[in-house]
Amino acid sequence: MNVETGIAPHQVVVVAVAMALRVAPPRDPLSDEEEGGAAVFESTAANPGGVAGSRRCATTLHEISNICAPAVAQTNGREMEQRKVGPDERGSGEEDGSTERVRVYLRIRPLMDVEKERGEEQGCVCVQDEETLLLRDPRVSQSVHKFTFTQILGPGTTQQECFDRTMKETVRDVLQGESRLLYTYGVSNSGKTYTVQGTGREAGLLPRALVSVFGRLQGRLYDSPDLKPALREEVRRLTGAEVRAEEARRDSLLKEEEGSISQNSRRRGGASVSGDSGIGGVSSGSSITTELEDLDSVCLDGDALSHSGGEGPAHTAVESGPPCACATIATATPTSKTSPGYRCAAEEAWKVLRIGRRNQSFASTHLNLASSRSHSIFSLRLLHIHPEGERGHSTQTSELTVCDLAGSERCKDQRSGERMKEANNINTSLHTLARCITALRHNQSNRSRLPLVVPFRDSKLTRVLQGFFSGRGRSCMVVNINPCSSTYDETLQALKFSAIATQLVHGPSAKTHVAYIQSLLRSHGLQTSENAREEEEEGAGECSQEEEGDVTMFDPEELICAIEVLKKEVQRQREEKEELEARVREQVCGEMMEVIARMEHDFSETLESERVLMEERHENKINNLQKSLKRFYTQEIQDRDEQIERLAAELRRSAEAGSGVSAAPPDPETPRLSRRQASSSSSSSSFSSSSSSSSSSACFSVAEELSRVQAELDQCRSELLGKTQELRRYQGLLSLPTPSSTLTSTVERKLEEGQRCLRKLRLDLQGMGRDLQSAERTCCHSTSGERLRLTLANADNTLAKQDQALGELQNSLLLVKMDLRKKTDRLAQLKATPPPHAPPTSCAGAKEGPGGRTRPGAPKTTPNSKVPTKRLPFLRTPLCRAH
Ligand SMILES: Nc1ncnc2c1ncn2[C@@H]1O[C@H](COP(=O)(O)OP(=O)(O)OP(=O)(O)O)[C@@H](O)[C@H]1O
Repeated sequence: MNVETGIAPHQVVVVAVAMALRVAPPRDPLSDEEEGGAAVFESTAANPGGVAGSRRCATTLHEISNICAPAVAQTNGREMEQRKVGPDERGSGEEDGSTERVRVYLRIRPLMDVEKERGEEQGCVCVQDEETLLLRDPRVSQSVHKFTFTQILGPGTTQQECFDRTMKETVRDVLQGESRLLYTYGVSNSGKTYTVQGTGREAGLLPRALVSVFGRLQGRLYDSPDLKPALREEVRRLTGAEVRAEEARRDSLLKEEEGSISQNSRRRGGASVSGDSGIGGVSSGSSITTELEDLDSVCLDGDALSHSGGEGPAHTAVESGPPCACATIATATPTSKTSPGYRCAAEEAWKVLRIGRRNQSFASTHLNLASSRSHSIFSLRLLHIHPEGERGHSTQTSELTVCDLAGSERCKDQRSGERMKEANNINTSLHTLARCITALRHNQSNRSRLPLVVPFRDSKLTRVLQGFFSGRGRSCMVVNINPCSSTYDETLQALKFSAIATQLVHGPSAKTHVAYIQSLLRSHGLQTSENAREEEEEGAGECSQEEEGDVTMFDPEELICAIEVLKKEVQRQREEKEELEARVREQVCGEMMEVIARMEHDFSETLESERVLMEERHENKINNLQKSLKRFYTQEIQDRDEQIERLAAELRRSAEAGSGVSAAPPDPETPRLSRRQASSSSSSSSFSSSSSSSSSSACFSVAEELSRVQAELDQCRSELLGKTQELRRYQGLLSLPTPSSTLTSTVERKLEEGQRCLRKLRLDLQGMGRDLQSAERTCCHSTSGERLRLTLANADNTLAKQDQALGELQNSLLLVKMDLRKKTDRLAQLKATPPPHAPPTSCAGAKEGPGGRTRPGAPKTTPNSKVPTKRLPFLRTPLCRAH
């Protein structure tokens, strides 16, 4: 107790929380940074009773944190249990905005032998008294957190004690028409499932609650299948046909469910079954009955409400209170008002419980060998039927929901991917629950501020439980922890969450927000009525927090004013939001433009560097290509020069050889040339793919042209040879004295023909020279063309020389002819004067030379033998070309 202020330290802490809430936006409720966390880490040792402290103090000094409800909520569970209020009283409390806090129990499970052996017992968890727990950090012994609960159930608490302290009152409320939720929360392996469901004869809260409910209802169950809930609070009576249809539908559903579950059981080898929960049964009626009887006997030990006694408080309450009867909505089997009806309804509920348990998914994790991998929710609804005329409402439903939440755990500790995914889902839904509770607490503690949206719709779990947090019923929480030092961090987080839950009060979340309206009116300079002011003052005097009132405390004018103000407020906020949106859009656009400009700049830089790189690459490629082309053409030119030289040499040789030209001797360079030609042909094939294929083909055409010219030259040479031989023959013939003038004229004719042929040959050679010149132009290589021209000039010279020789021959022939004429004249004179010995006139004389000797190799001719008229190929070729 802080003597100076007269306020308990925990009260001061809660005030600090409220202040923090005013300035801080809602944050992760499980993180150290959230509002509760800021309060939790107040160092009360350094400044007991101080309003604010710093984290620095908390780390340097002994860290003792307090979490407790403020003074108004000091009624703990026990006080509430002692203060047994009737339904009327409780109802009115809710109506006028109940201030009763949510009950939060803490259950600590005992350490197991294996955990003790592992050295988990390090005194982390220390129960100070029945309501206060100290949690010490095993790593930093000075760090201590203090939490206060409605009641702490220590490790030695039995299941029956647990039921008595937590569930008994809840069951009573449900039987009296209230809706109640009990849920467990905690780290994995902290004993949540054990608390809710129990094991074997150590039955948990849920089975005990069922036994208690049906025990109290014994003898008061109605035959119900002809009643069906239409809306939440309305029930409709079914016709006979509808009842039969309902029964048929239920039977088929039961069979389907039974089939699917037995299939699942077979598939999983009889292990736990997961799947959709629903109605249906898998166990025989006898086994259900046996279990129920077992449980009844268990409950009998400590529960005076068991059905067998029949004298329990429930029975009394029913008799003394308004006559009511209850039936479970799940009940389909026609029941009577006696024991069979109870048995059927209980069996049905028990069956559903068993199915739910089978459908719950369990798996082995690093923390727990049989860890729940899904939340499990069991709901029991009771329809209360009041005889008509006794009350305003003839029917009323109440609901008991017990929720065994899956344990929070660190995802990264999971070894398998599947477990990690499950842990992630579990944590997400638990986180949503925590966010909802934080938002609810914020709305309750800041009634004059705009309420936060409670994110019930963010998770299926919170959607199902939403009603209990928004005024349809009440919730109660059991926090389970284990005292293991290894799970200290997770335990601390769970306790922090429970600390937030302890500050919740029951009541509808969506109210008229009177305090908010008042603050609005005040802020707009409008006076509230005397009534409202008085109530406000009273409320402020009664409790430190602003309490929710009723709109009836305002005058109608005030309400109209408030509506106007609210309209303006809505308009203002809308404008504010639009402004904000425009600003955000502008900012986003600006940022986007910046990003785009940066990207553009980067792209252009990249483009430029790419361009430079490409240029360099292509320049290199062009250089390489140029070098290769240069090499290739140099080689080509060399080869051509060699070829021309060789041709020139051949021509020279043929010119030197004159008429006796023979086949050119093998050129010593020929092998090298053929080698080169071969390589060039192979290289040309490889080169053909390159861009210089046209040049290569031009070179080849020149080479072909050259070889053609060479062939023609060879032909000319051979024709010249033939001609020379022919001329020689003619010379031989001419040297012989031809007695007849016919012979002379024949020779003359032949000579003329020879001259004509020579002229044609000359023309032909000139044409060939022109061809060579055109080939040279095609080749575009002046050096080799010059040489070719020289060669042709040489060839021309040779031909001119041959021409000259022919001219000389012609002269000689003229002389011969004159000589022959003289001889002919002489012969005629001799004929006229016959000699004593006539000279032989046979043709044999033609074979003899001028000295009368026969010329070797001279053809045997008769004086009358004709010169063959057949044209030689030498003469034909030029003519053909001329055509
Ligand atoms: N009060 C207790 N007394 C004795 N044993 C307990 C108690 N609470 C829990 N246990 C044992 O501790 C083990 C873990 O309990 P349980 O499976 O209920 O944890 P859980 O919180 O439901 O875990 P999870 O969230 O992983 O499902 C079980 O073997 C259970 O029998």
